[in-house]
Amino acid sequence: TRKSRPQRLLKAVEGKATLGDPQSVITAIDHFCRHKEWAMNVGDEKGSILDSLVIELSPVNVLELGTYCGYSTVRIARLLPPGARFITLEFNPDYAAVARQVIGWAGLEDKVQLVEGASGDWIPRLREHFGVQMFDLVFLDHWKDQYLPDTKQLEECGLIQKGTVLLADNVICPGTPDYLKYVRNSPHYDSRYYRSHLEYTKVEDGLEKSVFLGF
Ligand SMILES: O=C(NCCCOCn1ccc2cnccc21)c1cc(-c2ccc(F)cc2)cc(O)c1O
Ligand SMILES: [Mg+2]
Repeated sequence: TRKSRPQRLLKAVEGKATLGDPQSVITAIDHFCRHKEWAMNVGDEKGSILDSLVIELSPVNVLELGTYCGYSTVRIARLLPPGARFITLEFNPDYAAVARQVIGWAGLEDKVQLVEGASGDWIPRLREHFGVQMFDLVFLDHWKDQYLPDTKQLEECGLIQKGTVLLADNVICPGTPDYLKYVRNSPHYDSRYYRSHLEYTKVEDGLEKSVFLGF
C-alpha cells in the first residue's frame, strides 16, 4: 500500500538531513512541507516563536501533547539545557513510529521520552510513572478540543504550578475557542497571543502563551 504522509516526510528527512544534525532535520521537513506536501508541523514561522520562548524559559521539565512526526519535538529538544526532562505524548502509533525515527535522525533520542497513548489516560500517571513533580513548559498541539480539559486535569494533578508556561498551537486555525476563553479570562493566567500563520500558508494562526500565576 502507498506510504503514509508521515512516512513520505521521513523519507525526505533521510534523503536530505545529516544524521545527528537537528537543524538539517528541521530544514528538510520545512522544505518538504513547503514545496512537496503540506503537513501539520508547527512550521518555521511559529517554530521561530517557539524557539525564542524555549530559549528565554530554559525549561527543565517539558511536556508536549501531540508529537506527530517529531518536528516540534526536535525544535524544543535541541534547545534544552543538559539534564532537562522532555516527555512527548502521541496518540497515533504510526505517527509515533515516524517521530522516533525523526528524533533519532536529529540525534536527540536521549533527551526525549516519547509516550504513546491518550492525554486523558496519561496525565494522571505522569508523576508516579516518570517521577516528574511539575512542568515548566507545556506545548499543546494535539486534538484542539482536548486543550481545555487537559489543562484542567494538569492543574488538578498539580503538574501546573506558579510560573508554568502553557504554549498552545493553532488557537486561531483550526482554533481552540473554549481554551482561549478560559486562559484569557482566568485570573490565574497571564495570557498573550503571538500572531503568526498556519504552517506553510498565508492563513492566520498563532500561539497563545499563558503563564500560570498560582491559585
Ligand atoms: O489536528 C491537529 N493536530 C492534532 C493531531 C492529532 O493529535 C492527536 N493527539 C496527539 C497526542 C494526543 C494525546 N491524547 C489525545 C490525542 C492526541 C492540527 C491540525 C492542523 C490543521 C490546520 C488546517 C487544516 F486545514 C487542517 C489541519 C494544523 C495543526 O498545526 C495541527 O496541530
Ligand atoms: Mg499544530
